[in-house]
Amino acid sequence: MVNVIKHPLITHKLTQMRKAETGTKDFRQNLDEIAGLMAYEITRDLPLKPVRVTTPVAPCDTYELAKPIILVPILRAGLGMVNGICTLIPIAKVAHIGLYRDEQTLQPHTYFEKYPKNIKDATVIIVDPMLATGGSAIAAIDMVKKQGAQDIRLANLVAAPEGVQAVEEAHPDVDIYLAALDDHLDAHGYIVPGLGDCGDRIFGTK
Ligand SMILES: O=P(O)(O)OC[C@H]1O[C@H](OP(=O)(O)OP(=O)(O)O)[C@H](O)[C@@H]1O
Ligand SMILES: O=c1cc[nH]c(=O)[nH]1
Ligand SMILES: [Mg+2]
Repeated sequence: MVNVIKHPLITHKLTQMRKAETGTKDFRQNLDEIAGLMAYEITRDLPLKPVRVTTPVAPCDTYELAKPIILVPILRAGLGMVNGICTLIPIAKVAHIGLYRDEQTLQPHTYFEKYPKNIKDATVIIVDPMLATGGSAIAAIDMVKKQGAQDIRLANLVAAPEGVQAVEEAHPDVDIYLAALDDHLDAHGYIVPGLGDCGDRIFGTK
């Protein structure tokens, strides 16, 4: 399932990010805010379990989250979505997957991975602002599945149709959440119109 999250605040903030003249500070802040807004939708159907608590007045039969939540940012750019989501889900644990895309071959290369213990029982949310060819997302999903993850969601800010199709073919069990589905990839594997190199714009490295 692909879910393009439509919300005027998300659209407005993404427009600021797309502008070539937007600097590091505003780019980062808008990404942080959009990630928080997306988290609301990504978690809409999380399972709950019944619990009995005692309020200052009386016992109360209510619900709390049934499963742990593990956020998995794909380094580097995925780090830009962590704070916004953790503000909404402070109990989330955070795994890290280090991947970079070779600029010539567009193939992903792994350089780091670190996971919390309970990944098998958790809802795993992989985050990366850009879904271009889909190579990085497919590799990250392969990696968390190898760790035993079963309930996996993928959250991207901007995607190309080519990347969405590749992820859907490789991992049909993974739901994809987007803020925007753009037009196509250019010859260098950049999303058009996209927003440029997200990692470099977040961290000011170009
Ligand atoms: O769908 P794909 O074709 O794999 O491309 C998308 C990947 O490329 C970018 O990362 P990059 O390799 O530039 O690393 P960075 O985040 O460290 O800048 C982006 O953040 C994704 O991880
Ligand atoms: O458009 C793109 C494609 C891959 N990575 C980016 O940061 N931007
Ligand atoms: Mg980059």
